[in-house]
Amino acid sequence: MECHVYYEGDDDPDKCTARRLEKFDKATLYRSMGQVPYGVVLNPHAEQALSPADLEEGLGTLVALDCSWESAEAASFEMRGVHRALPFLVAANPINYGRPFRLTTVEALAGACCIFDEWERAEDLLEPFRWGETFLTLNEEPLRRYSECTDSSDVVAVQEDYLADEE
Ligand SMILES: C[S@@+](CC[C@H](N)C(=O)[O-])C[C@H]1O[C@@H](n2cnc3c(N)ncnc32)[C@H](O)[C@@H]1O
Repeated sequence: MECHVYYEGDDDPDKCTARRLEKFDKATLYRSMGQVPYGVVLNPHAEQALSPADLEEGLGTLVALDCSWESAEAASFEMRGVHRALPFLVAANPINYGRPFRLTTVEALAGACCIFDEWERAEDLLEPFRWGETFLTLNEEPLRRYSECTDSSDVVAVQEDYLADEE
């Protein structure tokens, strides 16, 4: 699974997970939107939830936008591709630990790999982060269930179980 990131560069560079991915040669960063390849764009504002059915359409390529959450508004996601939101998953990073949907770039890419049944790639992406393994442990059951779904509506139905537990 190829991982590409449009890097906005407006977040704390010391805590930026995309920069760390680049440092360990696990993802390619772009400073220009036009250079970002076509793929499945991980966009929290997208109408449709990511499902295994998107693997083919995204041509084996994942794209994320690394920016601060303040600037991650819908208009910032102008990359070419199939835009999808991740279903209910909780963050393991120290800034948003336990918070659903608000994932770091590496958590979003790794979560998508798991949904596409690419578990080893997810482990590989998370390996440089001390809390990386925790992301997979915390989300083990939902990730397995999402990866067994056929399409987006199945994923949304599974997600309902976790949203109901949150209430
Ligand atoms: C807003 S940036 C924050 C990055 C953070 N500065 C870091 O160091 O990782 C996180 C990116 O991960 C992806 N992402 C995070 N949560 C997501 C979700 N629930 N659905 C889809 N994509 C998500 C998006 O591409 C989003 O822009």
